[in-house]
Amino acid sequence: MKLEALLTYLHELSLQIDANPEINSIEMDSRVVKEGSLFICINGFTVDGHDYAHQAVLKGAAAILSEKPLDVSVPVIIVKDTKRAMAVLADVFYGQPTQALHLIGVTGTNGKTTTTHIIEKIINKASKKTGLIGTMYIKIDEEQYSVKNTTPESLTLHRTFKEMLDKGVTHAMMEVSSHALHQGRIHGCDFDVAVFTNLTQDHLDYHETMEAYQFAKGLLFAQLGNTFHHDKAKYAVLNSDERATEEFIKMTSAKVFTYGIDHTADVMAKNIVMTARGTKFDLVTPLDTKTVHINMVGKFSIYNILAAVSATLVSKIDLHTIIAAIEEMEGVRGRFEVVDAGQNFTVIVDYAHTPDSLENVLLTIRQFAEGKVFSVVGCGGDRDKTKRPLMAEIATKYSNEPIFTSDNPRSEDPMSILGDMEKGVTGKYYHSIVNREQAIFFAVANARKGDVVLIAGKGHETYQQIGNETFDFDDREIAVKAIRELVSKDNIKISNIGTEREVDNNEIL
Ligand SMILES: CC(=O)N[C@H]1[C@@H](OP(=O)(O)OP(=O)(O)OC[C@H]2O[C@@H](n3ccc(=O)[nH]c3=O)[C@H](O)[C@@H]2O)O[C@H](CO)[C@@H](O)[C@@H]1O[C@H](C)C(=O)N[C@@H](C)C(=O)N[C@H](CCC(=O)O)C(=O)O
Ligand SMILES: Nc1ncnc2c1ncn2[C@@H]1O[C@H](COP(=O)(O)OP(=O)(O)OP(=O)(O)O)[C@@H](O)[C@H]1O
Ligand SMILES: N[C@H](CCC[C@H](N)C(=O)O)C(=O)O
Ligand SMILES: [Mg+2]
Repeated sequence: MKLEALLTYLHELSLQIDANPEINSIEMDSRVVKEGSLFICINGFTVDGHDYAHQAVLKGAAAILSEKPLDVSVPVIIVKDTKRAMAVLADVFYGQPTQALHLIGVTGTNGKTTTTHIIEKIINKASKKTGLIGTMYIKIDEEQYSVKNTTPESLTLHRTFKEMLDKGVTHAMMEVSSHALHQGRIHGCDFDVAVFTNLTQDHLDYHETMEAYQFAKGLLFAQLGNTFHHDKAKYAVLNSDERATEEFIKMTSAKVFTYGIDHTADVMAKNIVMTARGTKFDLVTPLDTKTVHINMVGKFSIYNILAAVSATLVSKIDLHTIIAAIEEMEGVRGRFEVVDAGQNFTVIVDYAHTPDSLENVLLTIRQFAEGKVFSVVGCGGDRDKTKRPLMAEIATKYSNEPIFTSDNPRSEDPMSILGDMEKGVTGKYYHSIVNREQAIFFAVANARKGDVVLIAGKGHETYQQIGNETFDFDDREIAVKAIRELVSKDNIKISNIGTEREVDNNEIL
């Protein structure tokens, strides 16, 4: 595409270029610039992309999009906000792919990954090809690609949507993080359905207040557009049991469709009964009421199911197919995943890394635990510090043997993260073992028949980030190793160490 043609879509009143090169690709990272690329300079949180313009030209950039004049040998197009312009250019360069896709966005503090996977399962059951973007990967039909962010920036998004279309995908579902909403990463995404799961504390390091966090989430509904598509309605799928829903209804002009358990909604779960293999409930929908059996436990799982049922119902998938899919659904990797290596107690790996999710998971476990509940819990470094004492408090409140440990410490001192957690539990009984593998071994070694060991926080993750290094680490593998090595020996006993810290500062993580 010629530069001049591309730029017409920016609708700038005064844009001047003195050359009109062919643009073969658009890039925001100088390291991947190729011959004929348009390089977009983004002033980021860490570095300023404008400083890499020279490097981009050396690698063959045909033009630069910048927020200031640059002394380079290729045309420089100056705009007020390169990030906003990037979304426009990416959308047009890749042929406005989201207009051709049925796009479902899911936002909320917890449940996005799970809900998008349930939606994927339902839509696949309806024999349609899907694409999924989220925390675990980008998945196009059966192919998976690794990701850095839950919601990538606009350039990657539109490139991915184009690839989906090229591969025959008709329906795409994506997690939409509050960071992405706040940073405009989803500008230009033409969503058909926007889903809200819930809003509880997280990410206050970034948003600072819950009001600002809620506002960011609300942008998804505000950005559903302010026109009525007569042949294709836009839907805001909202949780009627959440307070923020009232605000989001005001923020959107789209059709509102609700789901809930406690408050009246379009889709509801009634007569909920936990069974040996999951949960049974009456699924009430505007079309029919059916008793369903799902393989997942916990009220939070029912919310995710209801959200997915609602999103697919308004996407015109028939109820029969929806029910068949949710009854087959086995759960999502690293979410309430049971690790079975032949031991006589239950081990669960779960991605709970917020106070609310930890509380939900522990409350669910307590419904079926016959013996003690062990919880191995840590908090990520370089993330919301205010959730640390809260998560520690929840772990001590709902488990018999809370074991505080490291999650991904990142650039922070693991001991100081533990210290932040411990501030929430002064005088209470807990263990602190800074090395995560040792913490898991400790829990497994001390669990007995009928007990439940929850290993929380890292779910599907197969790594641990300590400082600048990333080590292989998979809670599920470590749990299996611990079970195999320790369970039969029965030789380690818990000493009641009260509030003493069972940590060794010299330990190598
Ligand atoms: C705080 C934040 O959101 N940061 C995001 C931001 O990074 P940044 O602003 O620091 O980027 P930067 O490193 O300063 O680079 C600026 C520009 O220079 C360019 N550059 C840089 C180096 C170079 O050699 N050449 C070059 O051209 C970069 O490509 C970029 O265009 O833009 C990057 C590219 O889009 C993101 O990957 C990055 O997410 C980081 C990794 C991150 O940790 N983000 C978290 C907070 C986040 O967004 N999380 C949510 C999920 C939360 C949840 O669901 O719980 C998410 O959606 O992932
Ligand atoms: N609807 C829900 N309400 C509360 N907690 C939930 C809900 N669904 C899942 N959880 C808990 O939150 C954890 C994370 O779930 P999931 O990965 O689906 O959320 P997410 O919103 O994608 O998280 P992230 O923002 O990190 O990507 C689960 O392991 C579970 O403990
Ligand atoms: N999307 C979340 C994931 C947290 C996962 C947890 N294991 C951690 O590292 O804190 C975040 O980036 O805050
Ligand atoms: Mg997720």
